[in-house]
Amino acid sequence: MENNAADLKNQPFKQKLQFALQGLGYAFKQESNVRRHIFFGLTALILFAFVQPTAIWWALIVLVICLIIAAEILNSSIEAMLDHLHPDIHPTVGCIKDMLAAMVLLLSIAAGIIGVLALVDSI
Ligand SMILES: Nc1ncnc2c1ncn2[C@@H]1O[C@H](COP(=O)(O)OP(=O)(O)OP(=O)(O)O)[C@@H](O)[C@H]1O
Repeated sequence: MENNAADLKNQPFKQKLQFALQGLGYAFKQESNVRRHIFFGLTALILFAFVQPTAIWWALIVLVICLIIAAEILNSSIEAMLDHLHPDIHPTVGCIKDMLAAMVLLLSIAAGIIGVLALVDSI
């Protein structure tokens, strides 16, 4: 049994993949925002399957959906770390959480613009 986090580094690829899937599982189970973004992402994919945009629009749509989900996971991870290390209310913690929320907001705006342009261009 390892007692130092450094001992857990450089594991085989299969093990790393398992950790990453475990992380996705935690994010899905514990974070309603991650579930919400996955739901909206899947809804958008079903909608675009009917509209049949070109390959380049598909690439942009899939990229932006994955970026939003990844940003939400990053947001949740940093928030969890902050709450673990500093459970009390503090203006700096509040600022960091607001900036993390801004990251997700910016990507969501970009996704909205890409989605509308893809629809207009494909109908
Ligand atoms: N420890 C803290 N100190 C100061 N302000 C805080 C703290 N925790 C949260 N806040 C404020 O409350 C807001 C919401 O908190 P938090 O991000 O934890 O909620 P949430 O619903 O999990 O948000 P998100 O949708 O980003 O996951 C933050 O953006 C921040 O302004």
